[in-house]
Amino acid sequence: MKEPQSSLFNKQDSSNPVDHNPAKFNRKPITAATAQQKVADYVRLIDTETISLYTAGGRFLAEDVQAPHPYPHFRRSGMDGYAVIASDIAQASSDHMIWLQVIDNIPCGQTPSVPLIQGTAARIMTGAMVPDEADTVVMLEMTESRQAEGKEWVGLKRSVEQGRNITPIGLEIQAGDMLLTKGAQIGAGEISVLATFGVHEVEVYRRPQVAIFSTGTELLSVEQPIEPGKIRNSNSYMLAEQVKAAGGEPHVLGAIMDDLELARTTMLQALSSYDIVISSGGVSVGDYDVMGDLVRSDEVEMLFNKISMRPGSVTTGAVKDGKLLFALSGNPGACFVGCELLVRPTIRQMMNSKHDYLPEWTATLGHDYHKINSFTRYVRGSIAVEEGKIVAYPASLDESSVMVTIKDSDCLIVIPPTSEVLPAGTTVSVLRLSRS
Ligand SMILES: Nc1nc2c(c(=O)[nH]1)N[C@H]1C(S)=C(S)[C@@H](COP(=O)(O)OP(=O)(O)OC[C@H]3O[C@@H](n4cnc5c(N)ncnc54)[C@H](O)[C@@H]3O)O[C@H]1N2
Ligand code: MOO
Repeated sequence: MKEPQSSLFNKQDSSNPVDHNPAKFNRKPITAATAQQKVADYVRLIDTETISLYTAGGRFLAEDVQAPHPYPHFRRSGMDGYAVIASDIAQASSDHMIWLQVIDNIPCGQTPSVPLIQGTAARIMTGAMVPDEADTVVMLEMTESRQAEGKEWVGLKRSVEQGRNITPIGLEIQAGDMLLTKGAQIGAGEISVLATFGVHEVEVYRRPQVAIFSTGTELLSVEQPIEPGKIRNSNSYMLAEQVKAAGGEPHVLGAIMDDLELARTTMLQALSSYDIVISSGGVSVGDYDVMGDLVRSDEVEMLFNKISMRPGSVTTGAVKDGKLLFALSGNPGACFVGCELLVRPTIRQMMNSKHDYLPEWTATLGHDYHKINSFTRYVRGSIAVEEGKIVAYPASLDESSVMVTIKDSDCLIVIPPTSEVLPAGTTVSVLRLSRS
């Protein structure tokens, strides 16, 4: 093992790890909501960049977009048929067919070439511009056509209500309407709006660059074969996926040994190079829990190192030079929850998202929940809709150390502190995970 190079903590290194500092045992828990607020107080909007519309999916808008013109911006035919003057065909019936002379042919993309007058019609296609004089479009299926005296005629056996099959100017959007506001996440619908109004370059918030490292001498890389007492570093990759889903760009720095100096260098380098830093592991009270020690040093300003929640009671937040560090638990369940409750909102707040926290639903507990605790539990679970009610089922295995049921969960069921079994049928809050 490496000799200590830091005098941060007396006798605090891997070779002589026992730390008798009582500070690590005297942690003051705060609620998850308070921790979220403490973090939010440090969030600053990230800078912006201009990108092509083609690559804007998933990004967050950094500009308000107003309509420069109405939409549609011309009177548009909703059917393939004939543009007519409704009063011309008011008397049409199966006994009294009315014939109009076809004087124009208007495909999509072209403007009418002659004005319609009483007794005439223009053949027109769906999406084409309706002549100013026409007030109705009759579907092709309702018409007959014939040629006579070298002219083309259209016959109708029925009258059609005035205005039918014409989309008026501005039906969807009026000029000057606010279409999208800063912080809107760009999906297919937003891209359609932007494309419609010719916004081919979009100003968006830069994706926060998020460094991820894991601490643990027991950690193997995913490529390595298992060894007695060692496990593969799954948290770094799980966190990278969570960061991506939140809208950030993950940078997996890998795993480091439980060595204070190494953790310190890694943390400081990451804080200087990235927008947010996440670590996993080493935040409890164990002999090798180096991250817990580091955040109590004067290297960073600690915001909290205990949250009254499970899993993730040891979740720690700190700040250095305005940058946030999240030292999450090594236990996969706790690591996952810490990221969803604290890191995800931070990434989204930096991009001005109005949907920063996990959406909350009210549900019915699907079966009894037996674990009692003085802390609020965020129990991974799955949602079902039964007889029109949302029912949330806690996962069969939900310990902090359990990894496998994270993949089966689409919500976190919020179980308030309780000293009794919570029976099935209890109304609970659930936080929806983004996969749901
Ligand atoms: N005496 C006490 N012991 C513990 C306490 C306590 O209050 N007093 N708290 C327990 C709770 S609650 C949790 S949660 C864990 C938190 O431990 P750490 O965050 O310090 O994490 P580690 O000890 O480093 O690791 C815990 C567990 O997770 C595995 N691990 C670590 N990193 C990874 C990774 N990258 N990928 C997959 N798995 C990982 C590690 O091997 C351990 O099994 O502490 C309790 N103990
Ligand atoms: O921090 Mo631990 O995950 O509360 O169980």
